[in-house]
Amino acid sequence: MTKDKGKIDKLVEGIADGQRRALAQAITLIESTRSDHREDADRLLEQILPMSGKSIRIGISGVPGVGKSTFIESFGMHLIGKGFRVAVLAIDPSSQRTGGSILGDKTRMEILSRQEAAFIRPSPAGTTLGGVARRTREAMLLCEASGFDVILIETVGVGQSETAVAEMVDMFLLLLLPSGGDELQGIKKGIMELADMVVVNKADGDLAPAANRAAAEYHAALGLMRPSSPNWKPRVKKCSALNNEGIDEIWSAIEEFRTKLWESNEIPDKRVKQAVSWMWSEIKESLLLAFKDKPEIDKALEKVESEVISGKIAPATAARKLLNIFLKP
Ligand SMILES: Nc1nc2c(ncn2[C@@H]2O[C@H](COP(=O)(O)OP(=O)(O)OP(=O)(O)O)[C@@H](O)[C@H]2O)c(=O)[nH]1
Repeated sequence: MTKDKGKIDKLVEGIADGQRRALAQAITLIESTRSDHREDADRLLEQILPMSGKSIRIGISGVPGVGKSTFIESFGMHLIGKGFRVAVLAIDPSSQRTGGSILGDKTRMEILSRQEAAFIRPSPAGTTLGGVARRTREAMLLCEASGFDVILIETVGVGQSETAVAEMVDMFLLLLLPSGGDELQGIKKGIMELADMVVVNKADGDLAPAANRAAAEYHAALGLMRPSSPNWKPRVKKCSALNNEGIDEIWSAIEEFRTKLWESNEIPDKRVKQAVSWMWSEIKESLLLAFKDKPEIDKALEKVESEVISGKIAPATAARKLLNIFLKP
């Protein structure tokens, strides 16, 4: 039984009413690792779930310096101009190490962050990518319940966070620099395969010819890949986030994507599959936490690990040994 029924009901009311303070408080609650908070968070999520799901969920990735914040600011302002409410969330598992986060820097998206119709939330800190991703997923549901029409989930273009983002959004956008060839080789094929749209940013001034060449190369590269959807071939677009050029075309393509994939039932199907897979990630994450938290494991871990390091026992044997300790009532 939760201790704070009244408080949760108030938060739900505030969220339904579109109050950003209630939304921010709710996100802080779901980010908490305290077990009594978790109970409250679960209750809150249960109540807001029927109000969620109405937004378009877009993942945005790209290497540092590609212009993610400039793009999100320009794109977000464009959407607000069209009457939409825009929420920006982030997944940055490195925020733990650097002590900051990709959205923690106040100078990023300065104009967007001042808009009543925008909500920007930095990446939660977390020990694992799974933990960070879970809290971002839940924050996304809260933003939807609060009436945001477009949810942008930003991630740095390195490591495995793209996969985590792709697993929680309807559409994945990859921002690239106006340099083909070498860079194309440097981008992991797997990441290109996740993209529903590739956007070559900085297509302006001296960089415009290079952007054209890069766009043609990416177009050719995507043509060689098998599209993951029968109803959508990944597109290549160019833009200048700095000069607000090409942004409307990108939004039109996103709208086309949304219409096609809703009509063909692909987005609803994808969300159902994602929900089941979130459940499994949650199980894995929680089991691992419970495992590491168990005092008996804590006691045995160092010894068993050193036995693996010295080659005294096989890793699988060590794992079984520890699991037996964990499972012992
Ligand atoms: N010429 C040009 N420069 C741009 C454009 N978009 C961003 N930039 C510049 O590229 C640099 C990086 O932009 P950011 O938006 O900070 O890039 P980011 O990918 O968010 O980088 P991090 O904040 O480090 O993750 C800045 O100096 C921007 O002014 C563009 O469309 N054209």
